[in-house]
Amino acid sequence: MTACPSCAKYYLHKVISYKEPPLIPPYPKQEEIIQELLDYTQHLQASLNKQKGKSIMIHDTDDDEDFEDKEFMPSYLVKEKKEVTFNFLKVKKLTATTKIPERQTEGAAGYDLFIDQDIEIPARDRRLAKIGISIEFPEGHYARVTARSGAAIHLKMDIGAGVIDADYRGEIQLLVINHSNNAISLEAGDSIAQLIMEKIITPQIEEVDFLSATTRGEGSFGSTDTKKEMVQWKDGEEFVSGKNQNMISEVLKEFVRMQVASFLL
Ligand SMILES: O=c1ccn([C@H]2C[C@H](O)[C@@H](COP(=O)(O)OP(=O)(O)OP(=O)(O)O)O2)c(=O)[nH]1
Repeated sequence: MTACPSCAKYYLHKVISYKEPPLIPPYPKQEEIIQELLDYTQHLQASLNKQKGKSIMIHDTDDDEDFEDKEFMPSYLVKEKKEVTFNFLKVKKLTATTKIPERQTEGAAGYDLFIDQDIEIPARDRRLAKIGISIEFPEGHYARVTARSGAAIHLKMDIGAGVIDADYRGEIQLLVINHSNNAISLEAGDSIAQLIMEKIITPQIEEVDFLSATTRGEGSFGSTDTKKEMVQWKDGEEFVSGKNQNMISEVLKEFVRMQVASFLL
């Protein structure tokens, strides 16, 4: 049948019926899947409480008879073998008086540490303060102890050193540096420092003769500053700004590299 352009009614009807979206049938397993997911979440929570830092293997091999997670795992999630590791910061109390580190808010990066002794740091001096705990953290991490900003500004102190190795099992101590002209008295339970965990990689060292060229080159200590007073001085005389110096040294280095390469070839 040919549509008549003058017959608007028929034409409209034709367009509407042509564009009508197809009916999408309701997905029959929707509720089943939601229930499976809820069961699985509960199961993971229970495993988490039970395992305390150990790994749980989640995989789909039928020959693994004693794999207890299999029955709880929603079928469409069991695709490949994978390991789920639950990360814990393990804290061992070394005294009865010490306090476990605490994060004060959900988003806090640091765990506040509590001193486990009364200690006085003389003016312009430093002392090691005990916190009565040793720790073990997840693989691939190390920790830093650093000052809490409130203590740093009000007491005019800082925390020095601060790197805690992953294999260290001794008591963590705080190197408290007193920058003020008065002695600082700290009491057991005071919190002046925090512990922050950081991911780390420790690749093998490869000794090389050349490093890749960069725009920065060897520039440092304000080399990118543009203010006039930041221009470098040598023997009382202005010479070249850090940026120009970098460019010149990079060009020279590249030239030497090319000469060496052409000599070798
Ligand atoms: O502020 C700090 C710094 C370090 N340590 C502990 C943990 C760390 O793993 C260990 C060794 O620290 P680091 O490696 O910085 O010191 P080192 O001088 O190189 O000593 P070592 O030869 O024992 O590694 O001392 C602390 O308790 N507090």
